[in-house]
Amino acid sequence: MSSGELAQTAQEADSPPAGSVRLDHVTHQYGRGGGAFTAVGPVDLTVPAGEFLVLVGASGCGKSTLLRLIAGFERPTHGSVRVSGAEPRPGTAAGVVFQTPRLFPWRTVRGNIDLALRYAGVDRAQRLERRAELLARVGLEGTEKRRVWEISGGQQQRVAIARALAADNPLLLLDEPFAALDALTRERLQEDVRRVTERSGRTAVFVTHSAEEAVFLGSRIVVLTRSPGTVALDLPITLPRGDVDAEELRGSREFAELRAQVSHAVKVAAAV
Ligand SMILES: Nc1ncnc2c1ncn2[C@@H]1O[C@H](COP(=O)(O)OP(=O)(O)OP(=O)(O)O)[C@@H](O)[C@H]1O
Repeated sequence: MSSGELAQTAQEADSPPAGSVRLDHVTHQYGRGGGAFTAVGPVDLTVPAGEFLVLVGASGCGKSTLLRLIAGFERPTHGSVRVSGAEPRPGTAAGVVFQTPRLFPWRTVRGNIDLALRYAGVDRAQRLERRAELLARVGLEGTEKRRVWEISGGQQQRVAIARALAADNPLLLLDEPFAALDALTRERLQEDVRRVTERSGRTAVFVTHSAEEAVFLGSRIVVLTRSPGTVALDLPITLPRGDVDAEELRGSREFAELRAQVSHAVKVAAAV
């Protein structure tokens, strides 16, 4: 093997896996000079590929700012953000799901998904199959021809999730995606997201106010202090994953204990 090949092999061995996230001493300020406001930091965080990280904290502590930094929508004032080993570029670093679905309301479900597939470079011949697969994954079979304004808020959010999955991006970022939904729809979508991310092996970073949602979804929970948000608690969640009975899991003693622990940590962190 030539030295060039050796160097390349070493580089490949060292290169971080697709979907991994690394924040090194990240601080973010909005505004400049005397009017600058520090929203987060300093934060050091490494998210290995395949992990489901949930960020929890009081309103205004900087959760969305952290997510926007990972998505590449913002650049850190200090420190560095890396996604799959590179500086994140907006639109390509991750699939993003926001609190409101942000779909094209005059288009059909099919039109919204196809647009995402086209943007992701999926050629025409493969689009039909990919679209059907994505809609099945989020439980929306048979809705292709309906316009966005004709389907419910929960269904719209499912379309947004399918759209974020369309790019086959190894990283999924979700910013309180179920906050505006009723409790039943919210629980169903939590189950969908848990299943979809697990089956596809994607890394997920999910923002929520809810300790219950965090414990159900996360394989790890990070609680942030009040603004400027820093890591107050970094908690691995050891609840069973894979094919679990969601009702049973939510009703278990271990689940209740973790929810109480996270809830308490959020209150303490907000007061620091
Ligand atoms: N574009 C901006 N310009 C100035 N300040 C901002 C901007 N975006 C957010 N902030 C401020 O930064 C802080 C963190 O905001 P961020 O939205 O990240 O918090 P959050 O934890 O996601 O809040 P919430 O849970 O209420 O959505 C807040 O004090 C907010 O007012």
